[in-house]
Amino acid sequence: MDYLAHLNPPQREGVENLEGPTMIIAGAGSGKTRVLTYRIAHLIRSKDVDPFKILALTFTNKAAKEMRERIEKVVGTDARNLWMGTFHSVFSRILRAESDKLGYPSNFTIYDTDDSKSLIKNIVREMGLDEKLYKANVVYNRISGAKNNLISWQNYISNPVYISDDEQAQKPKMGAIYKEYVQRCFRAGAMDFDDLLFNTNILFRDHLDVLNKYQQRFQYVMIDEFQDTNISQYLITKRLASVHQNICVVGDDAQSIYAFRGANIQNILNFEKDYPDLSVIKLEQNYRSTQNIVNAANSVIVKNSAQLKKSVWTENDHGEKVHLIKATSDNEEGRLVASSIFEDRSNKKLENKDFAILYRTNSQSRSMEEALRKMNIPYRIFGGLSFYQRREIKDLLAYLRFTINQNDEQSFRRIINLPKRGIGGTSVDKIMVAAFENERPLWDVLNNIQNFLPGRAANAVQNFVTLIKSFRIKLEREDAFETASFIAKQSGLLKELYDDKTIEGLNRYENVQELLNAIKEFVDSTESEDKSLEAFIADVALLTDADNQDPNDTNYVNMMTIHSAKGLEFKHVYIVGMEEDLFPSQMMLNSRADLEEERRLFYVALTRAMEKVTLTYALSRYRFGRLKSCEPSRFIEEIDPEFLKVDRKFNSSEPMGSMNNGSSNSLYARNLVAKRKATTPKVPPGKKLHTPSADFKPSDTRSLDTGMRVEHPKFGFGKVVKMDVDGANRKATIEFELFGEKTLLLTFAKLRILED
Ligand SMILES: Nc1ncnc2c1ncn2[C@@H]1O[C@H](COP(=O)(O)OP(=O)(O)OP(=O)(O)O)[C@@H](O)[C@H]1O
Ligand SMILES: [Mg+2]
Repeated sequence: MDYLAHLNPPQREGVENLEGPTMIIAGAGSGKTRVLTYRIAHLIRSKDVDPFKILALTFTNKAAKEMRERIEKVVGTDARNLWMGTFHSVFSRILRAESDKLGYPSNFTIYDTDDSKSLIKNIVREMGLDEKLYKANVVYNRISGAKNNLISWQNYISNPVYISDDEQAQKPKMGAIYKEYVQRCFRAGAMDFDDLLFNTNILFRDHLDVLNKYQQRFQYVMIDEFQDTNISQYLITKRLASVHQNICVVGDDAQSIYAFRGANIQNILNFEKDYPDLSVIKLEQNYRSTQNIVNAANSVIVKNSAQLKKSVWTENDHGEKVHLIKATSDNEEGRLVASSIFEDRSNKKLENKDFAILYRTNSQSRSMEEALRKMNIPYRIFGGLSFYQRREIKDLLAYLRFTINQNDEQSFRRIINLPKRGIGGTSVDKIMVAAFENERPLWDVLNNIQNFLPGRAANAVQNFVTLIKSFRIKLEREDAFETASFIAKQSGLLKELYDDKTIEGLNRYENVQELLNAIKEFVDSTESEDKSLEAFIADVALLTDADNQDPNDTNYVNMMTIHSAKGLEFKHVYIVGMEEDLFPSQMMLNSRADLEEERRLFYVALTRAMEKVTLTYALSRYRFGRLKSCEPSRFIEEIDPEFLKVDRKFNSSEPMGSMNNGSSNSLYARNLVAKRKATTPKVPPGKKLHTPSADFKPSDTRSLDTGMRVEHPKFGFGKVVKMDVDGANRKATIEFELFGEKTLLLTFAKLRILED
């Protein structure tokens, strides 16, 4: 393959200019990753460089895998010897080889976040500290922040600049916990994720012979997504490249989205200082997206004041404008996205994998997942768990299940000591043995626990039994939502998550709220006749069962947070939940700098698309169990209206969608402002929405045909004048007495067929 022919002149310079430091800071989709890929191929094929001497660092494992596959296409299996991967994977490999220098065994364990947090929990308890004050999550994040800024526990204790005075006063033992944590990990022969970088820095700082060996080995160093490296990562690569100086970094300051984790735009600026004879290459042509998408993204990012100057343009077609879909609720938003995917898939001959649904927070996946399932569209959640697989969701569901069935052993095991009640594994084992040996149901044993467990443990179980009984009383008297909310609160689950103010903690809290929202919607929905918790759980059981997807099937709709979409591209991209407080996220907005980071995130989302972007928002959304009206995100308004259009086909089934006029942009803008003031739909002058008849109940529309008379809950009475099948969608054109002719999708329209 003649790879050089597939490059424009500045890209080619990036590939061929191999010696000395190079920096490519360029816009999205301009081929930065392609340059790195071909540069490596060029080194191996044309310059005969041993792949073993090339170090390439990517942001995700997926990116490394893709890059390796592409290089393999050019150079063959030699590509396997490259040192390529994420910072964590590459340096853990080096640490294993050099572990004795740091006093670690070469088979050291890597603690994942959960391991680290439970160790911290134990330490806090053993030190006799207040577990509520020193929450594991918070302590973990402080320690992680310190390590990523290369602050050792010794420095932290002698000069705790890293935390605020307030926090220092409130939590004076933070440094002591840090110390104990580091020492315990060390004794256990374990490193956490941050240690992999921290210890590599120590290794290279204190063992010059080792540093020298790797400096000699890595003749060429490359970093993708350079804008998101932190100080610890930067210093490692700086040390490694200091002999050969063949370092090439590529990135885009406009896509820096990890400031909250310590990524530092300063690295880009430092780079120029650290390497005075730096070649800087500019790439401006975007090859990924249509003109409309590139222009829309540019019109957004110019609003940021903190950015390096660059322009991005493309020779690609104009393509479609950015579509905007309004929904009345989050569930409808899910349905509209699913039907739009369904239709584009057949009309444009696309495959599932050509679509991506991107959202700001994980909890938003729920309504999308449900809609996709209902339409039988396979999907996969990338870089995260499907909503119903998430730990906190399973925890609450286990409580709900156990309240319904007190002999459900799995649920029992999950919740008996959650939150902590001092009932350990031995007690649980004894309970299970007692039930088994006496052939008695679990609940029976629990109710006579004093016969099976000694005093203190028996008391704790007794309290648990009383708690569950109080849940049972609710269950018998109240609907699913009241019962579930009561359980979430009284069990202590909600409070534990609420008290945890870290980002993951907030996410988990939002997820639990989202489950309660789903239950509320279930209760409010006219479709569910039985509104009990039992009925809801029966529904959910079916949903989670559908989760068993075929792992060999790679053709699915991609769902992920915008953060995990970095560097990827898809033909069609849906950015959902475009509402104030959700995106930009209310949780993250403390300053202008935060708003700019949210805007960069929006820029990343827009620039993932090759052919079509669809933005969606809902006018109302259940949040914290209450139906809340939402305002469209300010980011929608920031797109130059020239590149935006309201999607008339997939829009709210709400009749008077005042934004249904896609042709006039100023009208669109005015409507958007009006929408911010009043979220109730506007009705044209002189007309009034129909009030459905008292006995209104939607009919099965499969038998609907021309000539039939129908009642619509909002448009009132009318007559079917035409039936239409478009792809898998059945549509009916109806002449309404008051509102004139309307074409309705029968999947959504609620129609009552009137008998003659
Ligand atoms: N010279 C070129 N000719 C044709 N296609 C190209 C060229 N350069 C890049 N592309 C294609 O354009 C798309 C974007 O390239 P790439 O992913 O390398 O961009 P990027 O700058 O790394 O983007 P991001 O900022 O999102 O990481 C890819 O599909 C790539 O194959
Ligand atoms: Mg890239």
